[in-house]
Amino acid sequence: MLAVHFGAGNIGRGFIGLLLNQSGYHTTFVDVNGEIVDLINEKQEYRVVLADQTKEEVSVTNVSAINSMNDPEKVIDAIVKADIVTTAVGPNILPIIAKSIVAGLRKRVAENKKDLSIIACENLIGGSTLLKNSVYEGLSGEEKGEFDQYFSFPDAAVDRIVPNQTNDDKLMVTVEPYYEWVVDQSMIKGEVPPVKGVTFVDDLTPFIERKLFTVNTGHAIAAYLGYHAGMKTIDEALASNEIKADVEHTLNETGQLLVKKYDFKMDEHKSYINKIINRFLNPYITDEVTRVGRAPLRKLGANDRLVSPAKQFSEVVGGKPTYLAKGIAAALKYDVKEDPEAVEIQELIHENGLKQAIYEITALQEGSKLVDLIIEQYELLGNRK
Ligand SMILES: NC(=O)c1ccc[n+]([C@@H]2O[C@H](COP(=O)([O-])OP(=O)(O)OC[C@H]3O[C@@H](n4cnc5c(N)ncnc54)[C@H](O)[C@@H]3O)[C@@H](O)[C@H]2O)c1
Ligand SMILES: O=P(O)(O)OC[C@@H](O)[C@@H](O)[C@H](O)[C@H](O)CO
Repeated sequence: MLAVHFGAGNIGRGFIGLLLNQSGYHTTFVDVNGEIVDLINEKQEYRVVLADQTKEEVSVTNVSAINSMNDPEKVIDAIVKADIVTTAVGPNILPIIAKSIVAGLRKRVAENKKDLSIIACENLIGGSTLLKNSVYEGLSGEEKGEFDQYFSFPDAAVDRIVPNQTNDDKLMVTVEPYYEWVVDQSMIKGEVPPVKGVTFVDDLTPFIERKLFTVNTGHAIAAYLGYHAGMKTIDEALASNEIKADVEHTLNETGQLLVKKYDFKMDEHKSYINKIINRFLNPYITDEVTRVGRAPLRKLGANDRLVSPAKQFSEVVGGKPTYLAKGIAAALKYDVKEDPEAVEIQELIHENGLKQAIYEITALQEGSKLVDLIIEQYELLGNRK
């Protein structure tokens, strides 16, 4: 079996590539990082090491890689032959890789007409659907019909903390032991791809919202408040009682929302929150606040981990989502020079004023009480230490 996986980065090698290998696939990674592509082809294997006291090491074999900048035709041919296509490139890159996916799928329709699932393993709601929309953009009506017949884009939720890697061995990835990969089975045409470790469900929404609004909301709060307090890593941020309490209060807000919306049991959800905070505290992982806080424009988007639960909190639970608003305010103050999205946010605030910038970034409407709450929290936060 052949898997084509876009993005040989942290989660690509450390999670998706590992499970694909353990399920019996040969994985062809597609990436634009020439050094990583060459190393994968040279070594044909890499190590995944668990970040716990065991430091257990697993070897991922049966791998190759294509540099999509140099060999776009090879990518197309790999898609024609693939039994599954997965991605972990970052949400903003999905429209870019859609171009080679569409070329590969067109050739597949012409040559073998075999069913195929294409699964985006990114941190966003409806990631595969977003990829599908990009793929379908340039198709004729007839092509859309053919693609609908053979190709599925099931949405997915993926959870495993894989920090930036600093190993001498450039292919080795250190990962936390915990993982969860949930795929919406109801969106799959034909056979469900046999990937060990994947949970197939009929409705992904509760799973992706629970993950994004707990793991990623909590992570974002720790990163933005940690950065604001002059800290470099997530464990350093959580060593501050004040920031830890802010994370807990925020997850209590998203928890109230999730419990009410999806009928989760409160005590089970509280255990889920505790498990996640313990994952953030894993002493075997050093995770930089600039990795976790990266791309703040995306993270402040209307459907992402901060603004979406804050809006829904007011509508579903009632009352003020004060701690989510504090996190949003801290994200608006995130001014890392090396992060183009952070720079853009600071420019928007500088040029248009805070209120207009919030409307533009979050798509919140004029008159929204949440905007007033964010501004209040922004003033309270003051200057960065
Ligand atoms: N790291 C985590 O803890 C984690 C966990 C769950 C989900 N995710 C999600 O997985 C995705 C990837 O995150 P990551 O941490 O692995 O990032 P990463 O930067 O380590 O990996 C991204 C990879 O994509 C490659 N890439 C960039 N442009 C490309 C293109 N046009 N074609 C092919 N490859 C391209 C990069 O070179 C890089 O190797 C993100 O959506 C992230 O939210 C990450
Ligand atoms: O990948 P991002 O930028 O959406 O979010 C940063 C982290 O919160 C994220 O990568 C987590 O480590 C991951 O989602 C854990 O499953």
